Formats: sequence, structure tokens, C-alpha cells
Amino acid sequence: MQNAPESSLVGQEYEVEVGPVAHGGHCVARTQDGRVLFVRHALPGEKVVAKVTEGEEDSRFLRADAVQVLEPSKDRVEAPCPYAGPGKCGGCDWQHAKPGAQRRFKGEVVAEQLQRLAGLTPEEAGWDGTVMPAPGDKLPAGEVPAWRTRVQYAVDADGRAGLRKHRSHEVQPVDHCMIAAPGVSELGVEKRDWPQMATVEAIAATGSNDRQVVLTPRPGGRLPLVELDKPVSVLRVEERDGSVHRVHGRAFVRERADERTYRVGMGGFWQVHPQAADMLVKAVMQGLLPRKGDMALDLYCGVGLFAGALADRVGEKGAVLGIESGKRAVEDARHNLQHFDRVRIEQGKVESVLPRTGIDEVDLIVLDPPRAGAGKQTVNHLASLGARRIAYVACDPAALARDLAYFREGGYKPRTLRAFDLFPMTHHVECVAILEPAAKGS
Ligand SMILES: C[S@@+](CC[C@H](N)C(=O)[O-])C[C@H]1O[C@@H](n2cnc3c(N)ncnc32)[C@H](O)[C@@H]1O
Repeated sequence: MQNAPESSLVGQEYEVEVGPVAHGGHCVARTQDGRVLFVRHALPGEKVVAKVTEGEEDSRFLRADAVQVLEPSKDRVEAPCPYAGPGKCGGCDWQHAKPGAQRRFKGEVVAEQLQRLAGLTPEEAGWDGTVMPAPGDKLPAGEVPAWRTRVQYAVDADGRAGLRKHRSHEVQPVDHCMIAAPGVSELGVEKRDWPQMATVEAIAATGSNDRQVVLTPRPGGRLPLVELDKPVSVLRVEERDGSVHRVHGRAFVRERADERTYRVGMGGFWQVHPQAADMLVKAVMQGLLPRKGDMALDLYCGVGLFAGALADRVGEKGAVLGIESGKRAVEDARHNLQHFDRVRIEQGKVESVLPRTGIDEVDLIVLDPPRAGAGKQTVNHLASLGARRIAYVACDPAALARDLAYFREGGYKPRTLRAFDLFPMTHHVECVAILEPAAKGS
């Protein structure tokens, strides 16, 4: 083990008043000698003892855990999960906050990012400032929605399944992850030993009984005989190059959304909350209002979720082009949407495929990029296509806010913005912004 440098402040304790929530699942605090702390396990307005977990004398900021709460917030609850807390599981950030307060914090983070990176107030973004829970997730304090339909367990040196600690490779073994969906828990992954495995991902599809585990052996590790409490298909990930191989059963699971079944194969992307795909399709379609005959783009289209919904609505005279970089996801999208003559799925990165298509005019655009967002080049290109409306689905409010600023340079402004709590207990939040040409509304 490496020794900490002499200038390390790890272990140092500060008594601090806790300030606002910041993006990333922590609050900001300032020590008496002016140091900035990002404190986990604290809540705004509390007085806590914060113990430094990362940082040195000359660091711009220090990371810390609240190890003692001197004056608790009225938003605080006893964390329902025994694995939540300083130095334990890194999966949930807000187990110690009331559910309503969690959503309020997420709203504050979205508002702060919009203001700081795009210069937008909630009103200017067309947002009422709220973060909406999924139906059924509004539970009394102390109860936890079991929403994670995909859980990647890490395996410790003794072969026990668990979850990684915050910003660490260390594994916190767990008997039961409270946010795992019943379909995941029923498999019994946590009760079994997984010697020679690095990770075990459990997937419980929504709208079908398909269950799958995706095993990643350690280098040289041998695959176990997989005997779980429910029948599953099994995939294996090659540590060396990340390639995924079918071991037994189907190579995909069937997910349902917007009254259609989607095949999602070989570890391809699908929304994790069981209600998310439906809720997002609804928000996007309500915002875009597709018309028969429209030409639409679905960028970063995964297995074709929004392309399918658009294809239904633009009809036979319309057309949809999906672009997705994952080769297997593209195969699935083509399979899922094969009965639509006027849907085309192109494989490759949006930034290189879109210019090659030669498309210079469209009616509608959906973009649902990964956490990094779309970036200036892609946003500039999209803003030049004359779309009537653009739906931006975002899992990172910082990337969304930055891209909204680029869209403004390109002549688009948000018409509405909605925020959804599709990751309860964590700091993550999903947003859907609907944009329109600025000239239209001004
Ligand atoms: C957040 S997921 C959205 C998938 C889909 N819209 C859905 O809701 O199921 C982002 C997708 O973008 C793909 N992707 C990542 N970077 C990309 C890029 N530069 N160009 C095209 N696709 C990309 C990923 O493989 C992933 O399928």
C-alpha cells in the first residue's frame, strides 16, 4: 500500500456548518481557515464533524465524510440501508435524507447548473423547479423504492458480492441491496459466492420475465456453473477487450415500453428504473408533438426506444433516422424496428455519421447522449437543421446546461424543461428539455 504524502490532510477533522448541495451527491462547507470541503452524508444547514477522505494542503477542495452530526437538519432520517454511511457502500448518496428533500436537492442542483453554465433561471428554462417521482415511488420516510432493474455487483477477494465504496475499488459486501428491484433480488446473487469473478451484473427486464446475469471473470478466472434461485440467461464479458459472449440462454432480454417490446442484447443500454422508458417517451412525445409526414432524428438511439415511438407517430409518409455507436445496439434497434419501412439506423458516432448523411433539414430531433453530453460541434450541427422542436434527454444536468448554452448560440431556446427522479436515493436526476427556435417565442 502507498503511504499518503506528507501534505495529505486525510483523516483531519473539521467542525463545519454545512452549506448547499452541490452536483455529485455532497454538500459544500467551508472550514474556518477557508478551505472548501465537499462533504458526503451531511445535509444543508447541519453542523457536523467532517473527516477528510481525499485532499492535500494545496488542493483546491477537500472531500470529506460527515462522521458526527452535531445539529441535524429536519430533512434527516436514519438511513434505512445498513450499508449506507461513511466508508461504506458508494451506491446511494441520500439514504439519510427524506425522499421529498432528496428531490428538492436534485432540483437545486439542476437550477444551479442551469444558472451557472447556461445563465438560465428556471422560468427562462420553462421549468417549474420540481423533480417528479415515478408513480409508486412516493413512499413514507424510511421506506425505499426498489427500482434498480440492473445491478452490477463487484466481487471481493473472498468471492462475496457487494457494491463498491465511494471513489474506491474496495467492495462493501451486501446481503441485500434495498434499491434493487424485486426481480434482481429474487435471483439470489448476493447469497452466493462468486470466486474468480470480478463483477456479476444482474438484469431483471420490465414487462417480461427475462432475467440475465453478465459475468466478468478475473484474469485467468474460470466461469462457475450458474445456479440461481430463478432461471437466467448468462453472458460473459472478456476482461481483456470488453467483448460480450453468450454462455447459455438468450443473448438478450425483452423490455417493454410505449406498448412495444424491445430486444436489448449483450449488455446494451436500457433505462434502469422500470418506469423510466415509458415516462421519458411520454415526456418527449408530449414536448415534440410529432405530425404525420415529419422527418425525425433519434440520436444516441440505443436499441431504438425513441425511434420506435417517433415512427409510430410520423406514419408512413414520415421518416426516422437513428444513429448509435454500439454495434450490437444497432443490430437490436434494426431488429426492434424492422417492420417500419421508413426507419433507418446508422452505426457510428453521431459527430461523424450525421455530417456524412448529407441531411440538411429535419422537422424533429431527439438526442439522448451519454453523461458527457453532445458537445459544441454536434449542437452546432443540430441547430443548423431547422428543426421545429428538439428534445434533449439528459442524465447529467451539467452537460445539459452547457449544451443549452451552445444551442442558444445556434438560435434555440428551451420551451419547457422537466426533471424526473428516476434514481431515488442517489444524486442522479434525469431531465427532458424541449427546445424551439428562439425567434419563434420572442
Ligand atoms: C443514454 S443512452 C440512450 C439510449 C436510448 N436513447 C434509450 O433511451 O434507450 C446513450 C447511447 O448513446 C450511445 N453513444 C455513446 N456515445 C455515442 C456517440 N458519440 N455517437 C452515437 N452513440 C453514442 C451509447 O452506446 C448509448 O446507447
